[in-house]
Amino acid sequence: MKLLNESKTFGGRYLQYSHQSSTVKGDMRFSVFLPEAASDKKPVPVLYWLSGLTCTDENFVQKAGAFRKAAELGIAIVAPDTSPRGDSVANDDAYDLGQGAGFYVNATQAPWAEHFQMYDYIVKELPKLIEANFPVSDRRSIAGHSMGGHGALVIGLRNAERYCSISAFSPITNPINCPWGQKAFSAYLGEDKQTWKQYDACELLSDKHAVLPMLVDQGDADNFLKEQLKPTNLVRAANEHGSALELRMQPGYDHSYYFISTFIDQHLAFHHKCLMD
Ligand SMILES: N[C@@H](CCC(=O)N[C@@H](CS)C(=O)NCC(=O)O)C(=O)O
Repeated sequence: MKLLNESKTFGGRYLQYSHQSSTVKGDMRFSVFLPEAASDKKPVPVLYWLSGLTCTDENFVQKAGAFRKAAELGIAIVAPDTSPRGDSVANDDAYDLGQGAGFYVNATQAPWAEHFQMYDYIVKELPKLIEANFPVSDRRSIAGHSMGGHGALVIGLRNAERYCSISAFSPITNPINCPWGQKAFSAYLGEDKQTWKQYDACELLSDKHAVLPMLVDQGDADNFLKEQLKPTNLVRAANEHGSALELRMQPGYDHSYYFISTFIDQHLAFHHKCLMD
């Protein structure tokens, strides 16, 4: 691991690293917040944050204003990049495909399959690296925004034994039924739609009876709400099986980090409760 940046903040530390990932076969960046309380004798629980389209590991750490509350609660935060990057990594001119738009899936189609293995990177490689190198415990929760909200829901639902709770802001809840998801899944997974379902939160929820506590915040002034995000589909799927989903429609809020920063403390408190149970 190579340390790229380090700053003291709220008594703890902000750190940014790059490392050679065997899963995506290339360099990956991630940001970490470690509260002052974290030590080898007293490892702290971790919240993984997955960002949305066009983001790097830096959008959340610079814009969400999460560190004051995380410091107070004694929670570490890990924010990975949203895809592999570099000249030798496949890309597309559009903002919603390729670099910055990994969709947290394991691609099976050329030219994406070689590097775009973000599902395995987030579920397997990154937590192992974090737990081996930082004073954190194996109590994990997962959260994200938009494409990253989709990632958090899918990864949490498919790996309930590995996480304590899931939360999302403005998640793409039903990617197999929206333009962003259909475009990305066609490219990364191919045209057999059966293979898409393992990466669709609504499909996964319909399939499961007992899942983790889930908190979702959605602004009703979000431009992407009706065409791309479809939170009512998630509520319907959760209700079918009595899953523990709380969806909060937030009047007047849009899709931006102004919305996220307004409610991030509440998400941290929600995760803290589950992480400490
Ligand atoms: N603004 C973009 C859409 C991408 C977008 O809104 N990205 C969200 C995640 S889906 C984001 O967090 N952007 C970065 C930021 O606000 O810092 C466009 O329509 O071209």
